[in-house]
Amino acid sequence: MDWDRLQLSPKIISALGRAKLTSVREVICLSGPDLQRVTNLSRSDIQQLLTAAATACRRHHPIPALHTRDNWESGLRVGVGCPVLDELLRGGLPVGAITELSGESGAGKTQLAMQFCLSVQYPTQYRGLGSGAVYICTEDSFPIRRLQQLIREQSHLRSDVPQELIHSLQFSDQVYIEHAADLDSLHMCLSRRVPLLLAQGLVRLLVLDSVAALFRSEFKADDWLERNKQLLAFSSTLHHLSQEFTTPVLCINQVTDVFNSGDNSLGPLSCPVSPALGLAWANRVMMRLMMRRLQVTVARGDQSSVLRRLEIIFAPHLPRDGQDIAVWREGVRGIGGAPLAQTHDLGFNNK
Ligand SMILES: Nc1ncnc2c1ncn2[C@@H]1O[C@H](COP(=O)(O)OP(=O)(O)OP(=O)(O)O)[C@@H](O)[C@H]1O
Repeated sequence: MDWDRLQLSPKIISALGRAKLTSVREVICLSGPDLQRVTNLSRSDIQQLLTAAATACRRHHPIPALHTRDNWESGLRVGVGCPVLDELLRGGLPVGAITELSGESGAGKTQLAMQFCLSVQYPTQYRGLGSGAVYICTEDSFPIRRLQQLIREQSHLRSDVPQELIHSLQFSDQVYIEHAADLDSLHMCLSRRVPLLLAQGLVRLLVLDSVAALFRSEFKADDWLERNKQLLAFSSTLHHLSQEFTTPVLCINQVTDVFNSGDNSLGPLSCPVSPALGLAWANRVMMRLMMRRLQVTVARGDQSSVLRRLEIIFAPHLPRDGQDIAVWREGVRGIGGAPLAQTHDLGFNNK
């Protein structure tokens, strides 16, 4: 390999020679710490080397995410149904793109996902898309009773929508629930049933809860290559669906512990967890959101909720930002306006 073509410093080139690394392929197959060990280069030199190697592998110039589709710029979004959170997300979930929502167990991911399944049913002037949602469960059964409660409480959540409109919508008839316990059934669902629902205009939102479960359970640690191949094929299917049918795709993800939280650019700042499935998956996601529980409980009337934080980790159209939220009977809301009574969280879940 002619390392000069990569515009590397002489120090890096001679370190590569000493380490007997002769191709870009060999370089990108090694992790940062392994490269550091075999070359004795500093962390910033390794970063420079990896960036140059990745650039050399790229066949086409990258297309800025904001230019990928006209419909992205059309501004169509599915709102949360809470003005504070809609402002944070500049309208909500964008169509034609994959949004990931990750967080530890009990963070409230399913609550927010179900709320989107109801919001999408409103007409566009109320930040919906006038259609239903398909919700694919890969682990737990769908919390149907909680969905029914959210439906009953819609008029409390959506004070911006005329009551007659809320009562005229048949919310539960427009949420299609699928269960996929393994990758084969997920593939069948995404290649047959979901396109049919989308093509018939019955749904305009796809939720997958959760994406990590199948890829974590079906592959062992040394099957990483096969796992990444399947992950890329699966994410391409999601992209294709989201773009062909101008549909937002919301993927719920789990988290893994981070040992070096100083280098957690793909997760929340100073947080010991990071979304699961690594870079191969992160690169397929347009917008990454994260939810986490804080050690405080807030009260409102006869209800209390553990305080949470919803953070934007990355998105091409949004700054890195966050908002404190709570889960109430009517759904997930941002904490804004009137102050709420606060107590320290004793670790109980608030139903
Ligand atoms: N009826 C309700 N009223 C108020 N809060 C509720 C209600 N039902 C659930 N919650 C809150 O939502 C939390 C569960 O949230 P959710 O099921 O969305 O978690 P999750 O992030 O999806 O977790 P997992 O990854 O384990 O599925 C409960 O701990 C509780 O705090």
